[in-house]
Amino acid sequence: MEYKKPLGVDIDLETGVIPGAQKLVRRLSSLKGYFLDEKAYNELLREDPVVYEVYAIEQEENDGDLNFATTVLYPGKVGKEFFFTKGHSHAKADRAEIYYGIRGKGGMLLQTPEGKAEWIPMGPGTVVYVPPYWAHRTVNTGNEPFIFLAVYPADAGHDYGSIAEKGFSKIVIEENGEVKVVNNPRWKK
Ligand SMILES: O=C(CO)[C@@H](O)[C@H](O)[C@H](O)COP(=O)(O)O
Ligand SMILES: [Fe+2]
Repeated sequence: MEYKKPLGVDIDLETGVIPGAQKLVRRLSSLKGYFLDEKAYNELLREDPVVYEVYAIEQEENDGDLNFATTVLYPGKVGKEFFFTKGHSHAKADRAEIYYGIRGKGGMLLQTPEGKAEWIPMGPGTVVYVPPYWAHRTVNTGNEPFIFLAVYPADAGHDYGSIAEKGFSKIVIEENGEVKVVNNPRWKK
């Protein structure tokens, strides 16, 4: 039997960087069609800000193995809507996941395939259990980077299709200086 070598890495808790990880950058232009306010989206597109970065250490897609990644989700809004990650379910939909809050303020929107949504607020130290089958998206509701760690099965994969097309049944907005989780007016089942 050939054994893999164990690994220990120190996450930079200020920046979210994992040394040696693969870096992925998502700018606003890669989130076309995701935000409600198209006018605000197009205006901000001139700057095309980085919305989030992911630092991932991933294994081959083997049953039983684990991947982990930090996400650095920057503060910002498109119209009233706070910056968020694309959101996905897992390609193997029954694969669960654990998130752990490191820095900043935000939360997770989760949704069943039938469109029942839940909001879980997150800060440093919050653990979120993402059960099998729930699509998930994180949202930065603060004014500094929202950074968290995710641990997920190596064979989970990502399925962006349904969320890209339909979004979540709830959206997270700022109204009168308050964070509100409200029904998505564009949501159809
Ligand atoms: O849930 C996972 C992995 O299963 C996270 O590592 C996200 O992949 C990351 O937060 C970016 O979000 P997405 O663009 O993938 O939705
Ligand atoms: Fe995931």
